[in-house]
Amino acid sequence: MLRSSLLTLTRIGSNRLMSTAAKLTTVEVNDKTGIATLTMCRPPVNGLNLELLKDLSQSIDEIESNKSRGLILTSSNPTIFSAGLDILEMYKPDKERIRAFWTSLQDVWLALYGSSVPTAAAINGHSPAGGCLLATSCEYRVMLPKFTIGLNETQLGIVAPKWFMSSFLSVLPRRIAERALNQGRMFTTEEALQVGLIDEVANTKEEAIEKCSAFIGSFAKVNPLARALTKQQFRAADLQQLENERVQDLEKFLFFVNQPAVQKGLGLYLESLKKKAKN
Ligand SMILES: CCCCC/C=C\C/C=C\C=C\CC(=O)SCCNC(=O)CCNC(=O)[C@H](O)C(C)(C)COP(=O)(O)OP(=O)(O)OC[C@H]1O[C@@H](n2cnc3c(N)ncnc32)[C@H](O)[C@@H]1OP(=O)(O)O
Repeated sequence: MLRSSLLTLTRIGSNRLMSTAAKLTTVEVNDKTGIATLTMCRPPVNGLNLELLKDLSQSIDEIESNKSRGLILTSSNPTIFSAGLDILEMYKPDKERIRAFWTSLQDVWLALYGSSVPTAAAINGHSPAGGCLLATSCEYRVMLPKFTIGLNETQLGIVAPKWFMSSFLSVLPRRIAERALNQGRMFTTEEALQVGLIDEVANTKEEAIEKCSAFIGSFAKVNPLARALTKQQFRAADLQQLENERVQDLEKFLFFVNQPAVQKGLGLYLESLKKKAKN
């Protein structure tokens, strides 16, 4: 398979490390537990661009087909889980590339939210917008203190699509989810724990991974097929909705993102991020 030819396989202690040629993600399988840790490593902020999304898709497929016992998603950056979608993909976009970009984001969501293996996110840094989408697509979340997480799209003048809302709603009560989305609210770790957006707090990345592993280990005595089919039944309606509306969803996104007012807003937001970075 093409994917195999892109992979290098290294052994670190009892762990197998698979990394893509471009190294935007690595997959490390713990030989003792059989759990795969999928790490995003795209400096400076794990912005989800086309290449990172394609890598994520390939890595998730790899983990599914290797029959790993579970998947833990994390980041190699010590303060940022993911800054969400790379705004440069949406600002003054290239026509073909932006189509591939959104389609890849749909692929990642379908693969992660619909994954047959147990999934958990070790959120070791800030996790706005698309970062929060990835985290809420997993079944369990452990976050480090003093970071933020949330769907802040309305703060940027953009609208979170229905399937972003589905992930959010699979974690939060409807009333809290609706208000947070309308406000574009970012939750601190402590607030996220209080509302149930995350499940646990850990003091270090290692501890977060241990807690994620313990969650995945809690299924050890459950029949894997029964567990996977039960999870998929819970998520089937959300997944089917995007499968049915993929093309319309892409066209809606393209129409929306190409509006002059949206482009202006994205330009100003990028400028403000760059100014902040200089100060
Ligand atoms: C009904 C119809 C519906 C149809 C659907 C329509 C539209 C939906 C469309 C889009 C949905 C989008 C979801 C998203 O994910 S949008 C992205 C949202 N992300 C953010 O708002 C995060 C912004 N970033 C930050 O808050 C901080 O950078 C962060 C807290 C992550 C890190 O802070 P830190 O201080 O460590 O680092 P910075 O100095 O701020 O940044 C370093 C460097 O990185 C650049 N950068 C940061 N975030 C992004 C990004 N998301 N995209 C691109 N670039 C980013 C930043 O500009 C700095 O660059 P430089 O100055 O060093 O060049």
